[in-house]
Amino acid sequence: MSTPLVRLRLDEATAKRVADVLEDAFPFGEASVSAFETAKDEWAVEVYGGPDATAEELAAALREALGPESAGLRIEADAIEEADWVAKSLEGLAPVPAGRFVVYGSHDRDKIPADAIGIEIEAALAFGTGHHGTTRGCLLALDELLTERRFERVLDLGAGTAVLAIAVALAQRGPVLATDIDEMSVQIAAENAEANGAGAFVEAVHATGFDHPVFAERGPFDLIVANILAGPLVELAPDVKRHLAEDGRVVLSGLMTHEEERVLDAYRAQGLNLVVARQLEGWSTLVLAA
Ligand SMILES: C[S@@+](CC[C@H](N)C(=O)[O-])C[C@H]1O[C@@H](n2cnc3c(N)ncnc32)[C@H](O)[C@@H]1O
Repeated sequence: MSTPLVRLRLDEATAKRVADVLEDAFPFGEASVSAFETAKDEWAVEVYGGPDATAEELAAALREALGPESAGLRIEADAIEEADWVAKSLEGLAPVPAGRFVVYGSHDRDKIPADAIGIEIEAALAFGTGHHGTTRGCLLALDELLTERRFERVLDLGAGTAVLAIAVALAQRGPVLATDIDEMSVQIAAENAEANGAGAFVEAVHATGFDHPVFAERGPFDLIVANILAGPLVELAPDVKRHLAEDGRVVLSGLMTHEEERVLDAYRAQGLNLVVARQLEGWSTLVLAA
């Protein structure tokens, strides 16, 4: 399977303006748009489409959305094979610091400060290398929450590489349940936990829904972190609330900034309220409290 990607390289002001236009033009589910700095004074806007469109069709839709402005822009269309996805995002990227955590590839092992909590993640078929704004947003939120208190029962829902589960496990030296609907991610999560010395703390489980008995067995959770997408996060709101302990905290990411209100409404309806929101590269991370 492949994902169509269209990339534009721009200056900062144009990138932000173009990203706004494209976010309005491509409603959630059709594509996801992000604008970010690639190097000093160089910006990119990336648009990832769903698997049903080709990169050329996505590029044509993008030109139409931008109108005459598209004429002067360099537009690259590409299709990312699933197997290349994480490897591509790791290419040439440096270790990612986020609060006390640093996520890095093995080639940078000797560059990690002694006082940091290093999380070594290799390119694989699971999402979560730390380079994405959503993962980084979650790590920053977790860093702050774990400074305030200890969370005994922790759930990483949609664990991917288990980068977040490993971060919590290493910071607290305590258990974390890491689940994913994708079987291969679960296997990679378990391997990563082991490789990072968190194998005894991280329990990686393949669970396609909250009807899996492990949630009732390990919960209710004092902390639930879910970096998924706005649509599933909205649908999961009642389940998340049901498995959250009294005075629990929830960290949500994977939503674009313009989707914040929609997601918040779903969680407010469950009695969960916003504590803090952080925006990185067009993505939002929300911390909610019961
Ligand atoms: C964006 S990745 C996040 C990975 C990692 N937690 C991070 O922050 O980098 C989302 C992950 O959630 C999984 N996922 C998607 N929908 C899910 C659901 N309803 N329940 C559990 N996992 C889900 C995907 O398979 C994928 O591995």
